[in-house]
Amino acid sequence: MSDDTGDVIDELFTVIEDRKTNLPEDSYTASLFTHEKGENAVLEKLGEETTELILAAKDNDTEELAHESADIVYHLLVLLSMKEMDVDDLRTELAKRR
Ligand SMILES: N=c1c2ncn([C@@H]3O[C@H](COP(=O)(O)OP(=O)(O)OP(=O)(O)O)[C@@H](O)[C@H]3O)c2ncn1[C@@H]1O[C@H](COP(=O)(O)O)[C@@H](O)[C@H]1O
Repeated sequence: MSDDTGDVIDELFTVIEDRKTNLPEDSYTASLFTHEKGENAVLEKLGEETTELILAAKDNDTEELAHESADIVYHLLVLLSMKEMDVDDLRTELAKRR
């Protein structure tokens, strides 16, 4: 893993938490926290991105697979933040399965 990608998930989660607190007008993340559909906005995105991920996998399109995986991880982190959870909750659950 290269140095500039090592902490990218922690950094992303910190940015998401910042957007949740400060709600800048030009932020897509903030728009998910204030969406009129509530949490359904991010849940719908996760559904859409998962379908796109499956199509990329079936096409053996690894570039698209990485793109859709990143979309899913981003929206998953937004969902965890919405539920007042932390990225460490995900780490803890994964570690329990070792
Ligand atoms: N990682 C992401 C990220 N991944 C996906 N998205 C957005 O999620 C949306 C995906 O919805 P769509 O699938 O409808 O969009 P799309 O581009 O047509 O989708 P694809 O075809 O690309 O799959 C797009 O608007 C993307 O911009 C993201 N928006 C923000 N981030 C991160 O969040 C940070 C803060 O962003 P803002 O909140 O916008 O300041 C950014 O610096 C990024 O690090």
